[in-house]
Amino acid sequence: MEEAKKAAGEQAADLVRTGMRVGLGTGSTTAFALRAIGRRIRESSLHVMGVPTSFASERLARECGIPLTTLEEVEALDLALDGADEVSPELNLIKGRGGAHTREKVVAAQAKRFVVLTDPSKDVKRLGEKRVVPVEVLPMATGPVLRTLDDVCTEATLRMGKEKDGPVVTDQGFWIIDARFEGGIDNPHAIDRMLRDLPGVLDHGLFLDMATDIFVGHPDGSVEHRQRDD
Ligand SMILES: O=C(CO)[C@H](O)[C@H](O)COP(=O)(O)O
Repeated sequence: MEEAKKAAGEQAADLVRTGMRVGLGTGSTTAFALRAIGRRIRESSLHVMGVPTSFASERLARECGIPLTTLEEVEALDLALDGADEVSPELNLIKGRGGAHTREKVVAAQAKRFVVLTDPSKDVKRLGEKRVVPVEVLPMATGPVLRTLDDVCTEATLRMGKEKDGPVVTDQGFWIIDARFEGGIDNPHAIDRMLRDLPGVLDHGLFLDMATDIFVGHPDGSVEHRQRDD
């Protein structure tokens, strides 16, 4: 899928124009867009400011030479570019494989256009069909949140580090519970509301009614552009 990711990332980078303030997403697909923006800054005097969505995208943006700003300094973003783990036919998403979904949601919510870069492996009929919904939680609230999730999803597990003992710690110092919904989620809006109302939950990986555009890269290098109707 590398060619597909590259095609989606590079085509989405072409949306960036001089003067724009751009949300810089996290993940391997968005990395192609960040590198392409960096090349245009070096080679064709593109002037942009980026707002990163994670320590990872901040580091990559610096490496690519993209000047950075914050949501304190700019009122709105012209564009946010980001990846996704699942995309439904309604253009709703699951994000957060990389644990960056909370900042990603804050940044996307400030953007006039939220452009999501994917490949065909991310398409699902129902959200939750293939991937878990990450729920970012205050460490001391992990027990109660796990017990509540046990009643509403198939399986809820605390995400553990790979080359680190203990739980994955997010950029905010929180932990992540991965909620699996076998067969997909019947009513994503109800799950969204329920998760947002749980004490100790910072945010979760369901991105509903947010994406304005999806760029789906294909392995032959072509890119399919889907747009929200309303
Ligand atoms: O939500 C994310 C990180 O929290 C990523 O955008 C999502 O996981 C897609 O990543 P990739 O492009 O590497 O498949």
